[in-house]
Amino acid sequence: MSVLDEIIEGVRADLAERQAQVSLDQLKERAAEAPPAKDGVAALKGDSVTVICEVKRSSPSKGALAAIADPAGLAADYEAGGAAAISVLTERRRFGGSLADLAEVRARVDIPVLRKDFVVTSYQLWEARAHGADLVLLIVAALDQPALVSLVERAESIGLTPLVEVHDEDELERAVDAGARIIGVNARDLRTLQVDRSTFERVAPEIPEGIVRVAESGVRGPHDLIAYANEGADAVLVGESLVTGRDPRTAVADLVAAGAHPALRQGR
Ligand SMILES: O=P(O)(O)OC[C@@H](O)[C@@H](O)c1c[nH]c2ccccc12
Repeated sequence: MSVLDEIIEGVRADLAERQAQVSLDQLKERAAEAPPAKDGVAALKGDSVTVICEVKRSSPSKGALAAIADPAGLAADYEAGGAAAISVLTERRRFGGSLADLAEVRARVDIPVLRKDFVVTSYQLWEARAHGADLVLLIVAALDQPALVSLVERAESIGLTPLVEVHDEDELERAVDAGARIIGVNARDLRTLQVDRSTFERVAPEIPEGIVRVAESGVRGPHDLIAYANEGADAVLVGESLVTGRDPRTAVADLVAAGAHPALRQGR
């Protein structure tokens, strides 16, 4: 079994417990009370390369990264540094996240918030909206095509913007066919956990015009953002280097400044 399959097995077990406790109708009621979803596409696509900053306690490849006692405080630091959106890992077993983290972050920041999890059913979309998410991650490698298509449609219909994650050309074709408006190319192959930054360079040029291009994983600092930007990234998604660094606000500000450099803007 690949790492991705193992993660999804755990996600399904946790999901079954939540579904036994909270009905879909209850979630829908809560979603109706949530603030209206913000436009994820508008937030990520601008003159500059935008930065999505992640709240991530641990990862399957590295184990514990940071305790993050106050996820909303960290998100507020990211926002103050100029983040365009916040990604909140809600997967519990491997990433140490929760829906409570998502709700706390939502309550603190004004920028769009992404629910980062392994979504396999529309119940999780309603959970995302009920806890205030504006965007939701959908991982092509975790879904068959009918499921991907229906989750993209359902997400859009309840106001969530899907960020559809791929890591090769075949998955990209599936994401485009499913109607993705934002596509993330993950440098980390979730089946092997290996990071290969050249994945973006290879796959990004194949992303059709008009779709927002996000480079995910492996950004250690401004030099990696600049490399991804030169390869066509509209946005980068950064986790580990921000949660393990000393000063997240300054680290984000340095990335945002690099993304706004006029030399990059000219090429865009
Ligand atoms: O911590 P990094 O290398 O900066 O990567 C962040 C993000 O791309 C990564 O957490 C991620 C990308 N896609 C995912 C899917 C599930 C869980 C996690 C991820």
